[in-house]
Amino acid sequence: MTGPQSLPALRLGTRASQLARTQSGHVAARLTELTGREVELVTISTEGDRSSAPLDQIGGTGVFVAALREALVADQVDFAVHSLKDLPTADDPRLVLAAVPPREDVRDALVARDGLTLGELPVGSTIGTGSPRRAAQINALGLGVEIVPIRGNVDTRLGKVRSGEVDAVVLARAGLLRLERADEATEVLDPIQVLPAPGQGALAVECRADRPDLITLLAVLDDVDTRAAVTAERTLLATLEAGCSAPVGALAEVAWGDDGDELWLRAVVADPSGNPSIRLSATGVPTDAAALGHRLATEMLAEGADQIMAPVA
Ligand SMILES: NCc1[nH]cc(CCC(=O)O)c1CC(=O)O
Repeated sequence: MTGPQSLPALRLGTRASQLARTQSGHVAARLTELTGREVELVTISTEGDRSSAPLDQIGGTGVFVAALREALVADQVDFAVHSLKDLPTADDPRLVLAAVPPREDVRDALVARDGLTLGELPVGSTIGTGSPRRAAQINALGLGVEIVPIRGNVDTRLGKVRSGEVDAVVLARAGLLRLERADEATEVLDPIQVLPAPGQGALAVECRADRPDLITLLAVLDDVDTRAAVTAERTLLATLEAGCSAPVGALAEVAWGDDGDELWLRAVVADPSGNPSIRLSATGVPTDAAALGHRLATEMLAEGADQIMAPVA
């Protein structure tokens, strides 16, 4: 072969966590497989990794993304891979979402002591999660369990079950699968009960807007159905004017309907203080995913979603 081998390796910016490095490694390997271009991982440390303070005190999940974006803008890396659910909904005009690769399992998973499921956890059991979305949806099931705020990477959170600090934790199944630890889950939570975060299980491949060469190259990683789904979920989140740490769950899926592909969107705004949640769904077409997200969010706002999300003092 000629050509590709003589080009310099592309620099992929990634967070330092094991999960981030693993998923970035998969993206790098796939890009090399499809284009012949070599890719090297460049680790960027973020505030979210350095601090163990609650996310809402250090700027929300956006802290995971900010340092990678700065490295892109400063031309220290050619492109970056993020967990899509950590990406703020506001666009950065200097950057482009060049690809959304095929999505991993979207669902949340329970990892409980002694192989227990949610329904088997005795009243008074503790479930560790720092996510208001997970806390509110689990509380809504009325199981009499107690939510304990915890943070940390996947390994740290799993360790809190093993050490007995909590009876269970809830995490994204995608993270467990990528780390080859999915067998530690004791129950996969059905989205009928617990809807995942908008963008959960998906990755975002981002590069500078002034790099048309890269935008074209990275497009080979894009998956049309995943992009449509996350566009609907994220437009819903943006229209609700909710942040990444708001108690909002959303899941869009492409399905074959009578008139071709349909996009089905389900969403919940759950109330952490225990009041009834708002749970609605709508269908549209994948080619107009943003319109679907906007329409469902507008319906949820009409039902009082903004009241539920109003910051509690
Ligand atoms: N906010 C942290 C975060 N960002 C992405 C994932 C998991 C992988 C994914 O959803 O793509 C996680 C961990 C978790 O929620 O358990």
